[in-house]
Amino acid sequence: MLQISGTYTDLYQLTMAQVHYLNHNNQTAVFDYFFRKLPFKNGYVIFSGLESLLEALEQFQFTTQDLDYLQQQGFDSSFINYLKDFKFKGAIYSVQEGELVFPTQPVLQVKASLIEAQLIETILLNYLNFQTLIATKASRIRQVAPQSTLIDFGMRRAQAMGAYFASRAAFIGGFDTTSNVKAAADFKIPVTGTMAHAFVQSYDSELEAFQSYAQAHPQNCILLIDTYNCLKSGLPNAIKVAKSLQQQGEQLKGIRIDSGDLAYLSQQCRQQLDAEGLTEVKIAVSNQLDEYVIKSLQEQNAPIDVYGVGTNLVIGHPDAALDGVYKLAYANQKPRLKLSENIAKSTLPHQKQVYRLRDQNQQLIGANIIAKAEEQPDFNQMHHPFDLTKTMPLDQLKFEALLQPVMLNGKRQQAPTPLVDIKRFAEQQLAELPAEYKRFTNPHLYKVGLSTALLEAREKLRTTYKS
Ligand SMILES: Nc1ncnc2c1ncn2[C@@H]1O[C@H](COP(=O)(O)OP(=O)(O)OP(=O)(O)O)[C@@H](O)[C@H]1O
Ligand SMILES: O=P(O)(O)OC[C@H]1O[C@H](OP(=O)(O)OP(=O)(O)O)[C@H](O)[C@@H]1O
Ligand SMILES: O=C(O)c1cccnc1
Repeated sequence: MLQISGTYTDLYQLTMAQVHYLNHNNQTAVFDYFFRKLPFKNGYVIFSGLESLLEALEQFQFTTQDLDYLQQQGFDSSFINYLKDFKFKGAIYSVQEGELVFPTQPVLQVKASLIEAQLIETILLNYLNFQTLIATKASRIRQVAPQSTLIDFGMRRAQAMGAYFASRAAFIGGFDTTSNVKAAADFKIPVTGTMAHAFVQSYDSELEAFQSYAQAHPQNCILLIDTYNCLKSGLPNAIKVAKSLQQQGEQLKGIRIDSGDLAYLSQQCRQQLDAEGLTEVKIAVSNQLDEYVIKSLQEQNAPIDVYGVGTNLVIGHPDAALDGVYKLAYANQKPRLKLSENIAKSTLPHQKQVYRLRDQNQQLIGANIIAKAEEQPDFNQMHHPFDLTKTMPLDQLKFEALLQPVMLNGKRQQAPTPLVDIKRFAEQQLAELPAEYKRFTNPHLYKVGLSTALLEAREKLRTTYKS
């Protein structure tokens, strides 16, 4: 496994940190992690990767090898000496992993010395953007196949090591199992698999291949039936094996189809299996699946029990990246702002809190408000973040603070949350989100607004910087 240490970063983090170090410019800073665009035209994003990040941050340090390398790159020896003892000792405020999050809202905040906060930027973005993207993709696939078993088959097509975290994120987003043994073992994800065409091809006959596999794995046998001809050869051979397993008191678990018209073939297979009394044998399919193909197969009433999804899941097709960014909001005792001609690209100054809005019956109203951290949560209106003419009255609402301390003084505040609990939390959050925000196409826009005090603070700073 790739060793995570101080050099798992972009060079500019180290060159900037050296300048701060030499100038004794290392007071408290606050950075926000947020994204601007919903991926996949989805109505929500599932925040993922927090536990992986916290674990990495607790271990984050510069090895002797790292320090030697930085010395060769010409870094100042007193700065290298500082890095020798570097540990992240700051605070992290975050929404829970598995929470549903929306553009503009800070999803996570880092409050630490300027150097510490800067040195963890790259690993933070690298961990959170990817897992959040993949969990969201997985969730879209889950939404179109609520009753089916979903297996992650993506390891071979993933961007190398990305497979490891893709499998974790896919599980959070709604997948049931993975074929990725390392991720399954490390994250306690149920592991499953079938067989490859090569296995079938390596025997002189398909039937012999099936029989050998069934003999070795009688309780866990899913036969790949499309190597030669699904309906003329694969299925009849699978039925023979299923019957001989029955005689031994065992049950063929399933068949897998990996090419051709998956709706037609699955219908034919189901009919023939049922006619043979093999109603318990499941039908699995794979082959360049994504949420669109699976939705179409569901609409064709294809009797498919299991979908194996690889490439399109783990590469986050077609978006490939979440645009999550890490922006400075406070440093050297002053709120900070990045100015842009495009107001949507201006950042939000100050340490902040994000509140989810509910009505008096605890129902979600489809909006979050961002406020300065020190504000009392009793807002009577919120402002559109970029259109200064738009406000929304907030009457009789309840405000639920979403950013909570998960790390203080470099120490996690809770024991690591088991992955299955994160997955369950995401499911609960989704169950609560009204259907219009989960719509497959053109979902309703979940509103994220600003408190009056935060809007005024941003506008004041914008005016100052502009002049
Ligand atoms: N009934 C169906 N409805 C919608 N999409 C389908 C259906 N059957 C298969 N697909 C999808 O269509 C895409 C292409 O399938 P196609 O049959 O052209 O390729 P293939 O089966 O791999 O070809 P080959 O038989 O040469 O291996 C795949 O993404 C597959 O999942
Ligand atoms: O299509 P994806 O969604 O990426 O799913 C993974 C694919 O990987 C395997 O094919 P591959 O040709 O690599 O191996 P095989 O010879 O075992 O079919 C499997 O049969 C799926 O078709
Ligand atoms: O177990 C399988 O069937 C499998 C695993 C990885 C990729 N495709 C299929």
